[in-house]
Amino acid sequence: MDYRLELQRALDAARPVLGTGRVADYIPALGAADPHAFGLALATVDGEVHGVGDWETQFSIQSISKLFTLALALASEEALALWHRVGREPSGTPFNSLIQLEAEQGIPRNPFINAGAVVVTDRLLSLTGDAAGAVREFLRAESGNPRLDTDLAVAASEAQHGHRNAALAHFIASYDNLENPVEAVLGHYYAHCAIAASCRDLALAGLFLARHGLRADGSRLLSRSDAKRINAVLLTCGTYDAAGDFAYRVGLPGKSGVGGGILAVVPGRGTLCAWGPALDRAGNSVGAVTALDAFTTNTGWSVF
Ligand SMILES: NC(=O)CC[C@H](N)C(=O)O
Repeated sequence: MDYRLELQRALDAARPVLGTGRVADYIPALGAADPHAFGLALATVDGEVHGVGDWETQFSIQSISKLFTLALALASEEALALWHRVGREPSGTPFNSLIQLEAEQGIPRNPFINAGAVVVTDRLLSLTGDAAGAVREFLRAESGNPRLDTDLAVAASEAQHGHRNAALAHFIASYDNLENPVEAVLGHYYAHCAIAASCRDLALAGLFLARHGLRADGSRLLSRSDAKRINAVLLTCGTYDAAGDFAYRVGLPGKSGVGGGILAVVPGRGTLCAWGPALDRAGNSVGAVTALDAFTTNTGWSVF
């Protein structure tokens, strides 16, 4: 396959919809992003990396970080207990919804909605002493970009306007499903969501899931089985209440974030990361979904 040509065709497919949707502004520091920006990167398990558009521009990874917190928590031998504290079913509700938490007694539906990611961040904090630092160091190592870091202005902006996440975290704590103080857990949650990275960085950092659990240096992060399981949860829950539509259109495990990025995994082959800041109503990038849809439709690179 001519990777560059296929990436260009996917960009061309996305071009007409760029700017459609809304840039997230409930975190004010994200509101300044250019709705017409767009990048797409492909990294293969054979070591090829290609990109088109703004693929080397840094953006706020937001909920894409939830994929890495889950992987790092599961990589710990103590993490078996995690699945008692968070479920793995699609929520069918928005990523920041409070409704299910009461009905399900403080056990979030899955690790990729905010409530679930708060629980996973709490676990990772207990396991490592520095949850956001663990995510940052992992991303640096896998992407080969030592400058990758948290954007402190974005983290502060989210903390300042974080009433809903604070409500979720306190609610979870009221069911004794947090091990650490709410403020500490939220601080790490905001800090890993506010990491700035490019499509290139994220495509490289996600390759361990395409390599069935192996890191860039050849060491094993996850068992083959756990890598399969994370890909399964990404497919069913990674794009919130639009996961069904994403599976229908793109046919890949993927994780979106309100910064406009989507990281998708083609098991055994590689990863794709698309970015365009304007979002649909579920909080997924309109341009990124369109480009990934075109790429998998044109190339047949899907899990189906
Ligand atoms: N869907 C997202 O990307 C949401 C992440 C964001 N940090 C929040 O907690 O609201």
